[in-house]
Amino acid sequence: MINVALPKGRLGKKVYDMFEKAGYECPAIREDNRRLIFENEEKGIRYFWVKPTDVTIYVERGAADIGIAGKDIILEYEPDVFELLDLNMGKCRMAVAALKGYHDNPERTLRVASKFPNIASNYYARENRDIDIIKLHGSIELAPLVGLSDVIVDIVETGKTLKENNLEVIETVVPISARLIANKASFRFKTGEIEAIRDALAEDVTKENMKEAPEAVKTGGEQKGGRR
Ligand SMILES: Nc1ncnc2c1ncn2[C@@H]1O[C@H](COP(=O)(O)OP(=O)(O)OP(=O)(O)O)[C@@H](O)[C@H]1O
Ligand SMILES: O=P(O)(O)OC[C@H]1O[C@H](OP(=O)(O)OP(=O)(O)O)[C@H](O)[C@@H]1O
Repeated sequence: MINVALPKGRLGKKVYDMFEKAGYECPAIREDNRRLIFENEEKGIRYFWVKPTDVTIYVERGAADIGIAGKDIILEYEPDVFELLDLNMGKCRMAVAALKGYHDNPERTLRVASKFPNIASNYYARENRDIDIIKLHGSIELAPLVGLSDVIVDIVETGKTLKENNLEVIETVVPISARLIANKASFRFKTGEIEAIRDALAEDVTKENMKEAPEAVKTGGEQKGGRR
């Protein structure tokens, strides 16, 4: 039996769709209920619904053998897990943003609001910039609007939230997509089963890539969302 931590929220249904397409269906998961565990004994698969930020915790500690987490969560918490596959979905980017027309004063400590203090600190450490991190849990874009911070480090997908709040991207920190991760011991002891899931998912990812950019995929050229 393989235990899978699925992220609730914006990735959840799309991720389950991929597992279903790959042959690991569990019809009860589509029912309208509040259950958190779903099992298909015949397929040897059990799903848990987990808060997206907790997926890496379940997998790192072995409560789940595998899971799906955004690269943002992996970079932020740096869990000791294997990253097996880029699912090429849940795509967005981590970016620094500020009020339109904002001018930085490099002599001053920069006030940075973020849900991702580790990613933000690492980024500014590479830039040799002193910062004061203000950890928030949501509505990050509000911080520069009300003078709580100079800039934010946050996820940008369509750019709508920034635009509607008179903010703009200053720099992209890193592109983000959803990743299949595995517990290290599980991968050692259940290699065959986990690789079978990874390969079935990978087949679907390749098909989707072909639809998106056939020539690039065929030539191995500008393939989107490759593993980093
Ligand atoms: N516009 C977006 N905003 C946030 N995350 C996004 C976006 N687009 C794609 N993602 C990806 O989806 C993942 C899950 O996002 P979701 O908003 O469901 O979780 P969360 O941020 O933990 O939610 P919560 O609002 O409960 O804190 C993120 O970790 C990220 O990798
Ligand atoms: O570029 P966009 O398509 O506008 O998406 C980006 C926004 O979505 C996320 O917020 P979320 O909806 O998760 O809300 P919260 O973090 O404020 O709770 C993220 O933190 C940005 O605010």
